[in-house]
Amino acid sequence: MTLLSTRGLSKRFAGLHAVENVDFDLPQGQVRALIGPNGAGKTTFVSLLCGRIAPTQGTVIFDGRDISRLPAHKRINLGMAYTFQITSVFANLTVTENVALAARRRLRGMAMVQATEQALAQVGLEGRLDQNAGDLSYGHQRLLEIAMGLVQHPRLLILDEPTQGLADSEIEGFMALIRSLAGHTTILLVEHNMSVVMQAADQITVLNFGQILAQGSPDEIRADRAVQAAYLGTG
Ligand SMILES: Nc1ncnc2c1ncn2[C@@H]1O[C@H](COP(=O)(O)OP(=O)(O)OP(=O)(O)O)[C@@H](O)[C@H]1O
Repeated sequence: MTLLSTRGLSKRFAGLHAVENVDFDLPQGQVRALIGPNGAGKTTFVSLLCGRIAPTQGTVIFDGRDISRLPAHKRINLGMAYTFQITSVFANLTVTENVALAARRRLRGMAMVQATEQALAQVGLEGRLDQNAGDLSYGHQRLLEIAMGLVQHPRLLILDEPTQGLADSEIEGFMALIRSLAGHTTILLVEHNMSVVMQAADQITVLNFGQILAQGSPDEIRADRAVQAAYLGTG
């Protein structure tokens, strides 16, 4: 079953075609990586999916429903969760309080406490529960944001550069997390770290100048001449 689709999705900023006429389909349960050179339109594309910005043209369909005009918070209620390059944690609240706030969208009482603990353990932050979020490293703030997404048991989790700022050992932990979610949670992963992409993704979509340049398995994308030329600079 297809969980998320776009048809003719486009976003122009003044004269610039940041995303142009993108037809995209993401089956339920898949881990999809979205890659492409700097400025290819990846963040703009996922912002259109989440409702952070409005499209110039085209539609976004989630679970069979046209959500193109739905505000961002209603998309969250339908089961979309996302983290962006700029962290949105509350710096003066503790790690636990940040996740508990996100959990309150759907849970109360002990269920909320347990879900909060579980999400923090999933991302490996169980040792920092009472630390102020603002005192965490950038990488740990990204993991905290992922926990804030996970605690909502999303149907679609969109992660924009989740490994940026993480140490190698933490990237290993992140990959284990993705593996543990694979199958239940559909994941769209915008990522520059190619080794993460190649290991974590079932399928890869390559954007270039706002358009889909290629789509396929990690092996197919690695072997694709157009991708090598545009993205890896080796064509
Ligand atoms: N709010 C905006 N106003 C004007 N131009 C924008 C805006 N947001 C993005 N752009 C432009 O749209 C294009 C696509 O940007 P976008 O951030 O989506 O690319 P990206 O693939 O996510 O890049 P990166 O890998 O560097 O994060 C770029 O040329 C960018 O400068």
